[in-house]
Amino acid sequence: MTAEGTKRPIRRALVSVYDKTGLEELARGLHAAGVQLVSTGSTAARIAAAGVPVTKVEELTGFPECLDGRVKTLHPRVHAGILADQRLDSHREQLQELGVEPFELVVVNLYPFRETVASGAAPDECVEQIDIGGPSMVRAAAKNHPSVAVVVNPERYDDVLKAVADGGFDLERRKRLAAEAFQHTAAYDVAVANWFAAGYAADEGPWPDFIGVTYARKQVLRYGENPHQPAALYSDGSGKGLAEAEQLHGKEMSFNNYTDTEAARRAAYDHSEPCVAIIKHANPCGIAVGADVAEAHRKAHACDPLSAFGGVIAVNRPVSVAMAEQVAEIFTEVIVAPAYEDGAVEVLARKKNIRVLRCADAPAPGDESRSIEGGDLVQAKDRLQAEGDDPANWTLATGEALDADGLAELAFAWRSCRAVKSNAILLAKDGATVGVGMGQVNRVDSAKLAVERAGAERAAGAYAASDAFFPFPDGFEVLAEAGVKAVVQPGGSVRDELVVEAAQKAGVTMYFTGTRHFFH
Ligand SMILES: NC(=O)c1ncn([C@@H]2O[C@H](COP(=O)(O)O)[C@@H](O)[C@H]2O)c1NC=O
Repeated sequence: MTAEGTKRPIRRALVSVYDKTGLEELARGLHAAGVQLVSTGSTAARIAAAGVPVTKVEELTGFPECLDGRVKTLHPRVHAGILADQRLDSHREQLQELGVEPFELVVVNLYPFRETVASGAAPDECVEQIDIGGPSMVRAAAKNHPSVAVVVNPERYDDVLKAVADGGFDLERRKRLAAEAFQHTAAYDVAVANWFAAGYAADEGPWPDFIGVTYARKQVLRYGENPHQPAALYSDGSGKGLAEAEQLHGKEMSFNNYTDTEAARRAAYDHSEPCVAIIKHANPCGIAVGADVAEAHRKAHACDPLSAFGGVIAVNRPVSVAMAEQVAEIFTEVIVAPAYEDGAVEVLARKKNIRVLRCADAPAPGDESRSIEGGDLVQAKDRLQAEGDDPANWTLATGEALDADGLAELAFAWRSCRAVKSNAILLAKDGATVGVGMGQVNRVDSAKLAVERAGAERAAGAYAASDAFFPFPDGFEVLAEAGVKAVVQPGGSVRDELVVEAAQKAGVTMYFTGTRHFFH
């Protein structure tokens, strides 16, 4: 047998769990297999109540559990029994001299620190839920995996019982259990450290001096952005967001599907009315609002049907059967929505490959980060909630003030423009984008692209938005020549005067928001 295959029979187990799920069955199974059980306070009480013989840890240590449970297992008789390397004669001899018996199995799960914080409990209560003895035992057992198997997850209890009946876990399995155990304590400590740094013991300044993140692999993807790039999806364990979306139909999600779906959800949820956003390569080729999602989809698709081929669609409302019928006619990579009305998934599923995702929650507020080599950039999410995002706070820079309907059109253009990669110029009409100029390295080219995509007829009388100010009049002039009715832009350029003068000359209404929405 190879070293990896060496099994360690389990004769004695230490069990100390906060989450008592499956405990009785585990205890009975271990006892039936001849394993002696040692356990702490209420864990021991539950085991005894199940009719299984158990030694209380205080009988082992000769020291009472004390200080409201702060000290139970923190004792050399416990830790020597976990940490002795059974491969070494010297360790086995020392245990004999000390009269300490080794453990071959340690089953522990920890106090619910995260859940206590999430419940809004007072700081003292949260501090009390920082487990000390549990992580010590888990880390000790995980370190000593050549001799000890450590289990931190009740879902593993069935494996434990099988292993016990089968002569114990082999080394490879004990290593995997140890890896899982260190992940468990690492995530636990990160939660504690974040709570201290971000609030309870925050230093001065708007950002914490420490941000810990832990992710668990959710899925190995076929490949990354390109086929030669291996890739995987990790989730943060919150159970929320796109990473945890439920796939109802279709092929496996790809790396690019995820990034486009993220962009599509970001765009669709920028509007409070029923909204559909169609994304290709992280940019919108159509965003529209409507009386219902089917109407919004028709309008969004009409923006640029050529580009919408193979697009990713996000909806901010449940998908109706009517909308599903429309989508089923068009080659679509992904559709994501908070829900699907009865029959809608079946209609979509007529296309074998379309990926149908349900993601109940809207994109969460809060912070976002982007990794750079050697670090991470962190910022508050751009959420269209600045003062300048409300048309009531806009400044009329020149031209005739728009009536309520016109202002609503311009506000739609402004909100939609945020979803376009900079430099962004967006033309809209009737609550739908009609021409999008995205990702250009100067604003003139973005304006040209938006006008060209709209075509002369749709550009005339359209409402235009620019994600940042016009540094010169030239970009604006492209829009004016196409006959746009009104333009909204942040303003703030040193040459604002020249831009406003050009708008005045062209008879185009111009509003300043005072707020910028770069998106890179
Ligand atoms: N302090 C200690 O010595 C100690 N030893 C084990 N624990 C924890 O006590 C819990 C089990 O306690 P009980 O069996 O009383 O329900 C487990 O979550 C375990 O991680 C401890 N508690 C906290 O630190």
